Amino acid sequence: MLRRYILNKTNTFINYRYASQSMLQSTIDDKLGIATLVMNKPPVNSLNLEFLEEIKSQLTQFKNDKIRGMILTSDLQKIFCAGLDITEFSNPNPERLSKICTTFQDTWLALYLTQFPTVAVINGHSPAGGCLLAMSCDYRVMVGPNYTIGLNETKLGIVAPKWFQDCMVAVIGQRKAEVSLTTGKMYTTDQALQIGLVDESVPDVDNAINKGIQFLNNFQKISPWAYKMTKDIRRQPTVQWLIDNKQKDLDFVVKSMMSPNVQKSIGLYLQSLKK
Ligand SMILES: CCCCCCCCCCC/C=C/C(=O)SCCNC(=O)CCNC(=O)[C@H](O)C(C)(C)COP(=O)(O)OP(=O)(O)OC[C@H]1O[C@@H](n2cnc3c(N)ncnc32)[C@H](O)[C@@H]1OP(=O)(O)O
Repeated sequence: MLRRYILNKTNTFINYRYASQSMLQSTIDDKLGIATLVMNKPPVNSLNLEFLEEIKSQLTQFKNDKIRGMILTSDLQKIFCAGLDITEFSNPNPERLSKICTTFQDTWLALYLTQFPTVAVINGHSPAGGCLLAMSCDYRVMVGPNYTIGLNETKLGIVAPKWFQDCMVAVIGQRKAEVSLTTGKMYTTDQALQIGLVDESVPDVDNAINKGIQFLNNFQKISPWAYKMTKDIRRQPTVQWLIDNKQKDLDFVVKSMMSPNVQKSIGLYLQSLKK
């Protein structure tokens, strides 16, 4: 549905290709140089290893395509992205868990530091890893009023890695992030706008895409080099810890995920989701 809307809107796409298995659809508007990356992994766009690898490789492709901006959104009704695939947490295979963790670290770094401006059009719920994807973009437009967004990890009995937390601090500030993270709070669209977790709230997805394009149009007269240097300087403090501590982060995730207490919490959370 969303795909059709975007195509109808511009009619100028030179490139409309499906990534493997169609979990991701990418389009590039030739005239504007704007790419749209649409997540389409029913039922909830949960991030497993294969999906993360696709996102990472599409970001590399966009870099090679030298696009001028990107919109990240979802083709699913009511869900932007439900975060990491929780079934991967339950009795995990340590090798696969390590691979997912490393791929997620790299995907985040690639998204957070893109050389082009990015907008998340949040057209559905966006907990945990979904919220992280949105926060990593340069600008967030959220459809309201009925969706929710936030880092809810404590509600699952797990700990958001330091780089998730630092990313939130960079968006909403230390105090609000601390309360938000420790309570695992999910914010409605209006609340998210109020605390600065999103930049705009709009009633429907058409408006959201328009707002996203408007934001990206700001960069038509900005040198890509000046944009990228400025972004790197701003974002370097947030990424440096992970760049220097990838192994430490991985060890922490694997160790905590394998602990009996965490496994028990995850089992209970999964059961509550099924209900
Ligand atoms: C992955 C390995 C580890 C790598 C290490 C990386 C670093 C560690 C990171 C630790 C931090 C964790 C980050 C996370 O992202 S944890 C994920 C947190 N996500 C959630 O809590 C979302 C839970 N889901 C919901 O709240 C709702 O489902 C949602 C609001 C998204 C949608 O509600 P709706 O009512 O529309 O749909 P259902 O609830 O009925 O769900 C439909 C089916 O989808 C299943 N589901 C939902 N979310 C997930 C998910 N995140 N992973 C897997 N499966 C999910 C749900 O169970 C339903 O399944 P069934 O139809 O089979 O019942």
